[in-house]
Amino acid sequence: MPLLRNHGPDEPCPSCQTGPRTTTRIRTASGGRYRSPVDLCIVDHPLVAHKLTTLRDERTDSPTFRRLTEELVTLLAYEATRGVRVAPVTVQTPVGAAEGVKLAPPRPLVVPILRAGLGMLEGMTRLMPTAEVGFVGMVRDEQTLVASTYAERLPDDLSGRQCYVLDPMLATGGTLAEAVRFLVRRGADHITCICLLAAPEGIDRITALLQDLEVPCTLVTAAVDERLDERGYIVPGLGDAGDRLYGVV
Ligand SMILES: O=P(O)(O)OC[C@H]1O[C@H](OP(=O)(O)OP(=O)(O)O)[C@H](O)[C@@H]1O
Ligand SMILES: O=c1cc[nH]c(=O)[nH]1
Ligand SMILES: [Mg+2]
Repeated sequence: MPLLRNHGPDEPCPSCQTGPRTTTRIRTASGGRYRSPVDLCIVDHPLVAHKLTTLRDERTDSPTFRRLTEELVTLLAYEATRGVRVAPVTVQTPVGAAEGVKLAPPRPLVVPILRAGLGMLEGMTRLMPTAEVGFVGMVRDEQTLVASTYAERLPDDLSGRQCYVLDPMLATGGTLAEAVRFLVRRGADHITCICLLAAPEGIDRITALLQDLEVPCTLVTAAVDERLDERGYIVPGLGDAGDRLYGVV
């Protein structure tokens, strides 16, 4: 099964304009070029770039970081939900009947990856308040860079559900890959991942996984950075997102 963009495989992405693809060229944050085979949307908007730049700035304090994360996620969510399923309805205005749409059942499921993904939840549900929310707690071992799951609260059956996974950082991709695998095991057949920042290494890992799983999946991000450093941190990145949101543990 091909990897599909939410807005259709033959249409250019209205935000990043990278065109229909399984392989395309995109610009990285520093102006370099990276060849990506993943269904990827880099939201190209001055407000997104502005907020991301302030998030990157090491002088940005925790309260500001939290507020900007929420605002940035709302902007990314606008693109990420372009393919959310709707059903036609008719409503009565004070003047007459109007044809419109409403979100179609079953309700979309938003899944923040604890801890840092929790900082993205409010920004997402502001845009889609009727979504259900499930939780997965994961942490990456900072020595081995292997992710493990320490908590999970999700519906048992995700068949037919559109799932929106929230995690600010896609670094090695170990965490997101594990989360996607988990959702697919529960029956999810359509997954959109929203990340503030992604590294090429993480995108490659998710792409390989998706080709194995054959599940349509879109990755929406504000930027693709250059690389990972020797500790597995995104360069230039923004540091440890969880620590900047909630403090060092
Ligand atoms: O792509 P990866 O190499 O797996 O790294 C990315 C993960 O690392 C961070 O979480 P962390 O493990 O620091 O947990 P936290 O959210 O509790 O800080 C981040 O929020 C991602 O979940
Ligand atoms: O750069 C990174 C990599 C993993 N986790 C983070 O929070 N930041
Ligand atoms: Mg962390």
